[in-house]
This record gives sequence, structure tokens and C-alpha cells, in this order.
Amino acid sequence: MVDTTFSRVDMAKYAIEVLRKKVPALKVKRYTVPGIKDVAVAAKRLLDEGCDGVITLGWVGPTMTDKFSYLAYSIALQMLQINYGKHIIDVTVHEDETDDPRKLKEIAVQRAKEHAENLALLILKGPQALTGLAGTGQRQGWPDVGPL
Ligand SMILES: Cc1nc2c(=O)[nH]c(=O)nc-2n(C[C@H](O)[C@H](O)[C@H](O)CO)c1C
Repeated sequence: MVDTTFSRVDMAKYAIEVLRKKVPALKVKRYTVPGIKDVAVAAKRLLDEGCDGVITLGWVGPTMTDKFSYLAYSIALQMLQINYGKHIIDVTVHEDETDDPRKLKEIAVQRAKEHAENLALLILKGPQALTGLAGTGQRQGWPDVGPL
């Protein structure tokens, strides 16, 4: 699990909490860096140390500079997961998703928890772990939108 000091919510705390409760056998390593542009190398180091997958907990500020940083970060994570053949679940909260700070925290907590479970399932049960939910309009942090 890689998180940042830039983030305004300690998402890793909630992700670890849910994993401890639901999959206590899973061993979690945590690596905290200053910001999203420092995350890719941390994720690479965790994979080099033998982790089966990584969840990244990023926070993107509201300015255009922040958004460009996110683009660079996101491309780096895509390249890394392709090169390693292991999942890197990119949990990102965009600070402008809502103007309400309480709602923003709720989004961050919920997104981190739900994706931590997704990664745990993919690691422990493999490619069909989420197949039962395919096409169901799942959203993390916001209410699910449901199937059409
Ligand atoms: C502009 C900017 N925006 C963000 C952001 O939205 N989210 C984030 O986590 N970090 C940001 N940073 C910091 C960089 O990611 C990085 O930590 C520094 O450039 C040091 O390498 C920067 C510099």
C-alpha cells in the first residue's frame, strides 16, 4: 500500500482496517511518500520486495498543475503494472469532486476501503474474483449506479 502526505485523509488507515477485519491472513506493507509523483517508485520497490499487488492512495489537488501531475503519475502506474504483470489499483481522490469537506472525506474513506477489498479479492481468488459483479455499475466512494 502506498500513500502520501499530500493527501488530506489517512486513507491507508481505513484500507488496512477493512483488510484486517475481512482478510486477516493478508500481509500488508505500507510505504508513505510526499506526493503522487513519488508513488510509482515506491510501488516498484514493493513489487520488487515480493508484494503480489499494490494499492496506491493518491490525492489530486484542484489546480491544472495538480491534474497534469496526476496524468504523469497515472501513466507511470499503468506502465509499471504492465511491466510487472501485477495489479496496481489506483485509488485517487480528486479534491474538486465535491465542495463539501465532509463528503470528500467520506468519498476517500469509502473508495480506499472498497478498492482494498477489490485488490484482496484479485490477489487471493484470481481473474474471476469480481466476475459476479461485472456490469453492475459499481462505484467506489459514490453510490453504485447500477446496471442498464
Ligand atoms: C503540483 C503538485 N500536485 C500534487 C498533487 O495534486 N498531489 C500530490 O500528491 N502531489 C502533488 N505534488 C507533489 C509531487 O507529487 C511530489 O511529491 C513532489 O514533486 C516531490 O517529488 C505536486 C508538486
